[in-house]
Amino acid sequence: MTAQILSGKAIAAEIKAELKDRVDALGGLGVHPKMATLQVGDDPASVAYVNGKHRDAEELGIESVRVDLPSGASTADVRKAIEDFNSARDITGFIIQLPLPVGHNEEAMLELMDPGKDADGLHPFNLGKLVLGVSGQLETPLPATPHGVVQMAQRSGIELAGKHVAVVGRGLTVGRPLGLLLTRRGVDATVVLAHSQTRDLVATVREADVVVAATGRPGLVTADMVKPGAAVFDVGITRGPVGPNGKAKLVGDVDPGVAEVAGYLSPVPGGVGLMTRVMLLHNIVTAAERSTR
Ligand SMILES: Nc1nc2c(c(=O)[nH]1)N[C@@H](CN(C=O)c1ccc(C(=O)N[C@@H](CCC(=O)O)C(=O)O)cc1)CN2
Repeated sequence: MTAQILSGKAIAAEIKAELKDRVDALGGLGVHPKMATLQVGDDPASVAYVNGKHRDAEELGIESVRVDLPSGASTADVRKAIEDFNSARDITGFIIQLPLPVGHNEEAMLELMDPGKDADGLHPFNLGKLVLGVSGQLETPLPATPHGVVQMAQRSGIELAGKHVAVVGRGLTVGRPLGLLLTRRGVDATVVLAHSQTRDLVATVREADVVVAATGRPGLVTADMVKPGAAVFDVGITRGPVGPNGKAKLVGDVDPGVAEVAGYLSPVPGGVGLMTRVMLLHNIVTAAERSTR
């Protein structure tokens, strides 16, 4: 079997077209969504991701601003940038690009955000709503990567209801919220949230109909761990050294050999990363629409 490769680019383009119509409709009402980003330090991966977020916003006609602080920025500097975004009347929603440099308390910084402007759904209030919202009726922003995975599966005709999903990785931006999202009413998957202390990871993953790998450990998921025909979503991205073309090679958590066994494969690059960016814009547009009600 050779897996069908899922294109994050194509699915994100489909969602962008829907969002563009919504942005145009808001424009007709005199409402113009605006996104802001806060990045601290110059981690090359974060620079690439934040640049991509602003490129996508521009493509949709969404205005965006960025505050980039040096890696030596103090907690007071970060706090000031967050408070400025909170009080700026023209900013619809913003994100704090993670990870923050060592020494910064990410949770404390996320908590400083106005939850109504939290475009990543990572403020404790919004994560709490995700925990409460089993029925999915609560209108709060969803973390972009988990939402991107679910959208990618649904738009590719991959059934999740009643399926066994192994999520490998228990981080804040992917694993933990994805487990909650997948078990919501209407999505209805059965989830195992595996992590570095899981005893028999091979057997756990091999039982799954759907595998989501989000650990940042290159090649962790190998062909022998995957049930033939399973859908595999590679979310971990590790940057290798910069090559002669001036670009870093990106490597996922999933070994290339998995493509010979899986039914579907979302690759790195070109998969869930692009969905993450578009689902962030979905949150910005939705927040702007909410302001019109
Ligand atoms: N505030 C947040 N920080 C982080 C999040 C998040 O959702 N919110 N998630 C990750 C990184 N991430 C989002 O910021 C992200 C990851 C990947 C991509 C992406 O475009 N990937 C491309 C490759 C781009 C490149 O590196 O050249 C792909 O996979 O094809 C965008 C955003 C951690 N931080």
